[in-house]
Amino acid sequence: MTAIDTTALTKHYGETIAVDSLDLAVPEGTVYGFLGPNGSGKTTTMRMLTGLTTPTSGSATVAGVSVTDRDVLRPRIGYLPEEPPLYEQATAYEQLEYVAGLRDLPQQDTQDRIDELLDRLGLSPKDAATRIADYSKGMRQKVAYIQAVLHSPDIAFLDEPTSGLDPRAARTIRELIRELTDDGTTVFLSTHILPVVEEIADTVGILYEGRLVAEDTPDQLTQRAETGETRTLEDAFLELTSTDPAAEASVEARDG
Ligand SMILES: Nc1ncnc2c1ncn2[C@@H]1O[C@H](COP(=O)(O)OP(=O)(O)OP(=O)(O)O)[C@@H](O)[C@H]1O
Repeated sequence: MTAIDTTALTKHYGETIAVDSLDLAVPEGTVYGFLGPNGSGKTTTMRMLTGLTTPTSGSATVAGVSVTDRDVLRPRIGYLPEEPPLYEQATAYEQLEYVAGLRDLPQQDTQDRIDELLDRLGLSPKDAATRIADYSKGMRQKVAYIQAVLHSPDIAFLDEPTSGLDPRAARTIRELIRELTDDGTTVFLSTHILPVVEEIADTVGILYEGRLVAEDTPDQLTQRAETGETRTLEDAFLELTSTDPAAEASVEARDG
């Protein structure tokens, strides 16, 4: 089944076309790496897919639910935004228990899952009993990640999930994302860290000025790169999102 399905999904902010006629079909249980330069429309797309912003035109379903049907959509999805909402005065335990309560999750199972995720991400019981106001950036990011996936959502939208994390925690997040998909969750992942995408994405979509300019497996996209000594996903990304007319002409000539 298709986990995320969009048809001509479009968002205008006044004169700005943030997302332009986007067609996506993301299969269930896969990781979709959503790439694009700054300002290309990634966050706007995620906000439409999570019901936080209303599309100007077009349509989208997530887990079979229209994104305009927010109350039905909310329990089915998890969202880690760029600036996660956390209560500064709460401890990590209090924050996560609060979220679990909002989502009506079974108490003992959820407590076990919170403890396991905190432990795997290197937050000790002492850390978890400390106020979030006293956390480092990486510690906040860890709590925000747990908060987004605690209810094992059908679809997890993750915006820069490894932001601010040390290499060990970043690796754990990559492992946790893969485990999510093993359990059937679909992950829609936006990041500028291309090696993360190369490692864990099944499919990569590249957005440029609100439009999807390429979609393929990371390997296939890398093969399409014409420049660069080693041909990396970064080479492909730079070519596909270039404003250099010569590069554009070369992409057009190649793709016919
Ligand atoms: N609330 C808003 N009001 C007006 N314009 C907006 C708003 N949100 C986004 N935009 C514009 O829409 C375009 C896409 O922005 P968006 O935040 O979706 O990009 P992005 O790909 O997530 O960028 P980044 O990689 O920098 O996070 C930009 O031109 C931005 O200025």
